[in-house]
Amino acid sequence: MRPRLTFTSTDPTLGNCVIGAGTGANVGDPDLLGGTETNVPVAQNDPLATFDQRVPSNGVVHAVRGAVVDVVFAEPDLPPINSALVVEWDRPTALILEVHSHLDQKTIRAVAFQSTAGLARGVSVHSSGGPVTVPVGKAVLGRLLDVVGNPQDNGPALPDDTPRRSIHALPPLLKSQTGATDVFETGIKVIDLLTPMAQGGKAAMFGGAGVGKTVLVMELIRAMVEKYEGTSVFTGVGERSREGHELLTEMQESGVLERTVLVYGQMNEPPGARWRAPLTALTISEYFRDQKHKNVLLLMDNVFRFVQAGAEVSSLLGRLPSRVGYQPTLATEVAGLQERIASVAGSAVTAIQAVYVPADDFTDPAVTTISGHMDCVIMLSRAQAAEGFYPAIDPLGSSSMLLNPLVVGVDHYQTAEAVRQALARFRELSDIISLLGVEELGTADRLIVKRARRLQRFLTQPFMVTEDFTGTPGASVPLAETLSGCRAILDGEADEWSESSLYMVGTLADARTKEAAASATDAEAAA
Ligand SMILES: Nc1ncnc2c1ncn2[C@@H]1O[C@H](COP(=O)(O)OP(=O)(O)OP(=O)(O)O)[C@@H](O)[C@H]1O
Repeated sequence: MRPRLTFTSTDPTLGNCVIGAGTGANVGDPDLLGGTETNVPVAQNDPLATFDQRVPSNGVVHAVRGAVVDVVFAEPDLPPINSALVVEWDRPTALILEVHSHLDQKTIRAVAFQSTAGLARGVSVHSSGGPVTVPVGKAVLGRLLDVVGNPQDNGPALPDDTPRRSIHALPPLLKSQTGATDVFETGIKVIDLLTPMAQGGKAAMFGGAGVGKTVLVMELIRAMVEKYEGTSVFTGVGERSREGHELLTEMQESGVLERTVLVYGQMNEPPGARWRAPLTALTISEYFRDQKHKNVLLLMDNVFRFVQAGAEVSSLLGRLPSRVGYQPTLATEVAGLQERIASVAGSAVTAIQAVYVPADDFTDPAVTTISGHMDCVIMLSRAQAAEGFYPAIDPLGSSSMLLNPLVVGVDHYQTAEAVRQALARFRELSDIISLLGVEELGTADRLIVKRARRLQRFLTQPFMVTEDFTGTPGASVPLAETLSGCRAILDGEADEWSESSLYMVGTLADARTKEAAASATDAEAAA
């Protein structure tokens, strides 16, 4: 067995934080995992195999530049890249650094995971002898953790025997990965119809500021976490703390918190925390996938902030920026995260991610790099949000690999294609309509416009998470109802209904009731 290194901190407050000898090599090793978990081989290589063989060394802080700290060691045996260092200061909070470059024979440059305010030159630093590790296992269920796994929910400390895992690991071997083909019904009409999501797949919501990414992710959480019989891991990256607390409270109220782990690296935290929080969440997900053989639902809001934190760290580390000012390692960093989100035989990791699109520019390098990894790309459009068509999903810009007759069936595929064609033709004609008016169109085009406008409205939907401020009760619609509703509209059943009857309703039957009520009111008014 590999020798086990224990690091004793002089700081009693460090209790439950990162330090430790756990590495990717320890995966599946019951001794190093605390001896309580099943020893099941996992499909992971070990990039850090030699980590825990090294003797921890001492150093002193040489320079502090925001989140980047240079440390000088007495002996040239420097801690390896990605090692965790612990600052020995007399503060109540621990300060963990991660080694990113060796500047010379005695100096390393590291990124801080917590605020470096108050840190001065000459403060002692201790190498932990291993990478940053985070607690995993049953004890973290129902808890809100920070980037290094410290509980942030005012709850009790995690038990001492909580297993830990390195935040760095390679994705499962290609041969052990499984594809995603099982459709996951969300109850959101436009998603189920045009961009079906897969169990074990990766889906992302792309949109500029304020077009409804967070609302959509929250609705999906609500729709899926309750149905999902696995574990859910939510990561808040660089978003508002208020949103994080709202989610925590909502999960507590709906009783799903005990199956959920929340990991936050929010916008008030240093770039190191925002950059590594997704890896912490991923590590916890991998544990449930590999050791407990559970299906995992991994939710991230917002992956763009992970890229942005990487860019901040990169410039502080002194690297030259690349395209549009992003870090030169953009593609590697995104791939390092996304490739680890993988399903293996028997355990699926389903990922749903929100991605901010800076200045609504969908050609932004961060956006294009992230979208390349997705099975299902949901684009949110500002034009739709401006018209009040929520969820503001662009039906023509969004796509899913699952929308294939072999996966969803011929019926679903044909209905989706017919809806897309009607909406595409309507978009083509919209310039003519605004210049000349709809009356100038031919009979066939006028009919298409009529039905497309009704479809557009039918694909809006009241959400349960927006009930409080819209006053409309939320609706979840089964896929069969969505398909039959769209087919009926395409066949002309709603041609004579008022458009508003189809706006913000659930099923077509609800729209019919709304239409009947509106007609009755009109008749009453006329009388
Ligand atoms: N489905 C919806 N129904 C009604 N209103 C909505 C819906 N989705 C979004 N909105 C409105 O848009 C606002 C912004 O939504 P949200 O916070 O989800 O946007 P965002 O894209 O996450 O923004 P940011 O990038 O600033 O985080 C909401 O406060 C709400 O008023």
